[in-house]
Amino acid sequence: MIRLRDVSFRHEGVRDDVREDNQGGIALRRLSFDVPQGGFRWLLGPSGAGKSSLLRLLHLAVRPTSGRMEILGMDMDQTRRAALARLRRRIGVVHQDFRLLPDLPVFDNIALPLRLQHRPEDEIRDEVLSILDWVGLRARATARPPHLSGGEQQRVAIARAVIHRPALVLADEPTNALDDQQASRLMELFQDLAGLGTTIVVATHNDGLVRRYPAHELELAHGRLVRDG
Ligand SMILES: Nc1ncnc2c1ncn2[C@@H]1O[C@H](COP(=O)(O)OP(=O)(O)OP(=O)(O)O)[C@@H](O)[C@H]1O
Repeated sequence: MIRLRDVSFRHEGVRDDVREDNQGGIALRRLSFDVPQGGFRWLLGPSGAGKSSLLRLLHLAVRPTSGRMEILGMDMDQTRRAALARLRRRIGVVHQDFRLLPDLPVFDNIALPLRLQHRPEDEIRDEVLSILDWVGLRARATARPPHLSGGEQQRVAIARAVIHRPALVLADEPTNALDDQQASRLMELFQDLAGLGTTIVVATHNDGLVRRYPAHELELAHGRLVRDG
């Protein structure tokens, strides 16, 4: 499902001599790990350890500088641009900063992945209304994201990430704007999805949540994998 072998990633255009951390722009160093289909992984590590960089790689937003990476059975070395775009549609992402479309109502933000799949509108309506109920935002369906609280925006981002039942879900700090009860419900959703075969990687600083929901951990420090277990 996910397979990395000696994968390194260097941010482009970063000169060694202007780096404060002396890492020469290298965000990830020789990572090797596997995540099976339906596997759940916590992605841990201090700020700057490389968690967001790794999620961007797994989301195929950037390519490894070196090493081999296989996502959803596709080898990144051999996958062409058009196939990459199709592959990305099978991945759901919750960005740290949500990245909702500010001019579209909540309903249409969440419907986006289904519209990209050209699903019939009546089916889209049912699916979106049902997930709006689940995230407790049906009453906000016509609101635009800038008028929502941070927690509401995060719940919209979560709904959009999972509505099309992606094969892989990547979430960057998906609970930072949620209260404890909402975070627990999200964890239950992730557990259900993993049970249905979705692979899930969640970057977090929420130690309490990790303790409450113990699972396999990938821990990064200075761009290296220091724990896989
Ligand atoms: N676009 C970029 N250009 C250059 N360097 C970057 C860029 N994004 C991140 N970095 C650097 O890459 C390293 C890893 O950053 P990354 O954002 O992946 O860490 P993180 O573990 O997600 O941190 P946080 O928990 O604060 O979000 C850091 O040294 C960071 O400064």
